[in-house]
Amino acid sequence: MFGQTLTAKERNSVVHSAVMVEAQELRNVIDSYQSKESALLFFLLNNFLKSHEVSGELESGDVILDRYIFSTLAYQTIMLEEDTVKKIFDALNIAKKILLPDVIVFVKADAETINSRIEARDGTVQWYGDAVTQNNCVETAYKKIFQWFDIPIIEIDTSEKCGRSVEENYQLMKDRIDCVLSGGSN
Ligand SMILES: Nc1ncnc2c1ncn2[C@@H]1O[C@H](COP(=O)(O)OP(=O)(O)OP(=O)(O)O)[C@@H](O)[C@H]1O
Ligand SMILES: Cc1cn([C@H]2C[C@H](O)[C@@H](COP(=O)(O)O)O2)c(=O)[nH]c1=O
Repeated sequence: MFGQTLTAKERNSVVHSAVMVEAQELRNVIDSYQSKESALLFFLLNNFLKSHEVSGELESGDVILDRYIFSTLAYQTIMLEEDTVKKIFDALNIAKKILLPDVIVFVKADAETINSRIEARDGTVQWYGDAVTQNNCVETAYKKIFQWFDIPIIEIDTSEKCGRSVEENYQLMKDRIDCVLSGGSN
């Protein structure tokens, strides 16, 4: 989340998808190529382009971004190995070159919940997304790469076993974002 407080300016916040509008169709090629390297370059470039786009919008309000560089790094540490991704991260000086958010909201769920939600979708399982999530512990990968940054993390567990509704999770998320951005602890 980029900006100041969420509830104070909620009506003034814009939600972005991490992939540029112009690149949405190109994404279908990533789906069909099944190349880890192409996926890395595609998402990385989109993350940098989105960083640039969001930088120009912050004057007029908050920005909430659905996925960003953190997803690219986490998923790629699984697909291409941690060492390879860390080398690219350091060589490109990513932490200094990309716009970073005030807070990361890490929305997670246990394996059982993830699998039942993927099943409840339209039936397609992305090789670079859903399949990676189903066969690996993406949470561990995220926690590893979060250590490469100094950004407050808000963790929201949406697992069925927690018994919270979508609305309750949303409220919890907003309360915790406000708390962190107003100087409290996460
Ligand atoms: N208690 C809950 N809290 C949050 N989400 C819930 C809950 N129960 C069901 N859901 C559902 O989980 C789904 C989350 O799906 P969504 O596709 O947004 O996940 P995602 O992690 O953003 O997936 P993607 O891999 O596409 O980024 C939504 O359909 C939402 O309604
Ligand atoms: C936007 C974006 C996505 N990814 C990867 C990791 C995700 O599991 C899949 C699917 O994303 P979506 O939420 O369904 O759009 O794509 C990524 O690695 N980096 C990104 O920036």
